[in-house]
Amino acid sequence: MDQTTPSPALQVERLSHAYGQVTALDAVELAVDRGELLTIVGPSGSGKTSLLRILAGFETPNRGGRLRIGGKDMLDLPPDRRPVATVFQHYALFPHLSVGENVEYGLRVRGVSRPQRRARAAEALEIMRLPGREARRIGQLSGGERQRVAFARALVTEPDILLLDEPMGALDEPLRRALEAEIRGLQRTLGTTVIQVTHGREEALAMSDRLVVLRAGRVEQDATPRTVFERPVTRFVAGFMGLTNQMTGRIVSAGNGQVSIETASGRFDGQWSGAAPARPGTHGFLAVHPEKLRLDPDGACSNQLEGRVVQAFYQGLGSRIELETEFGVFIAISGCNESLGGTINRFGWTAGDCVIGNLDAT
Ligand SMILES: Nc1ncnc2c1ncn2[C@@H]1O[C@H](COP(=O)(O)OP(=O)(O)OP(=O)(O)O)[C@@H](O)[C@H]1O
Repeated sequence: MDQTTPSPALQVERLSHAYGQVTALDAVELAVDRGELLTIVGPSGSGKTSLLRILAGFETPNRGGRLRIGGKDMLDLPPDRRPVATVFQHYALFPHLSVGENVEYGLRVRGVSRPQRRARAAEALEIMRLPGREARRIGQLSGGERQRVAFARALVTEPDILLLDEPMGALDEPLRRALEAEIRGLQRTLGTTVIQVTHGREEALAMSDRLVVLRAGRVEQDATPRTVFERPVTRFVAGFMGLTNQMTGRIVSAGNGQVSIETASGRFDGQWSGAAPARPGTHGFLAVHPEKLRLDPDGACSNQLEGRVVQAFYQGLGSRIELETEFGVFIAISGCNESLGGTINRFGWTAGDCVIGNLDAT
């Protein structure tokens, strides 16, 4: 490596792990830059927690691979010798210790002197907007405050990398939003590299510099949130990002990023989103987000279909409408709240509002 180029904060190479016969991670490759906020998403069982536990040192990969942090090999080091700190969904605070003792804990095991521990814990609590709470018992704090103590306890050791495992999973919506902003602020002001796992799609899109989508232990896409949302490389990623209205067909033309697929019901146009160039004649998928369907399609909607309204749910600002089409059920979010049950509707969407990609192997 070029001596002048600083090594990435974290490098994972061909990391594989199994629990008995169950493959949890399959040749995962990952590089995270210093100061980056990377979010790992994926369905339940895709390997997110396993990956985070291996990074933290709580699990050792048993099918090979490499892990380097700041250019140094980590796999032989125990958790407390790695420059990382983890915040879990369920706080993992010591209930019998005070707030101050909880925050100081990581420094105590590292042999830091008492006055220094005190000063650094006070500083971390200040950053987490809990100044002067050292003497409180954990049981006297709200869920949001406990999670902020957990963050203070992680930050006090000045980790190079902060690992967050669903840190907001147990919090309600307003607290989530507040903590989201706090994490983003911390990451920017302290320059800490953050790697988090979350189930919240909006949270992942809003907070992250980069998203990694895991599927069955493999990295399916690794890109900016915008790219993953607007250019999902596979049908799976499209569905995971909420582009749940999908059809399949044969790719018939390709050029300038515009592609068409031929289906039993005619031709549909969209933006190419595959990782490799489009190849006419191969199988492809088209995916479009429910918000992009228009129930009164005009000339701009080169893609049009007919559907019978099977369900319509009132949602306050509009309705969620399920339309039975020859490609299965399509969902539209409509601004109108009238009852549409049983009616046949022609609906459509523009080529710019949908993506077309290679059909997954599975
Ligand atoms: N201790 C374990 N023993 C056996 N199998 C395990 C163990 N931990 C995880 N697994 C399996 O490994 C796979 C990956 O699990 P992992 O917990 O990493 O997924 P995840 O993406 O974090 O899931 P979730 O979103 O549900 O937390 C799953 O098939 C899971 O059942």
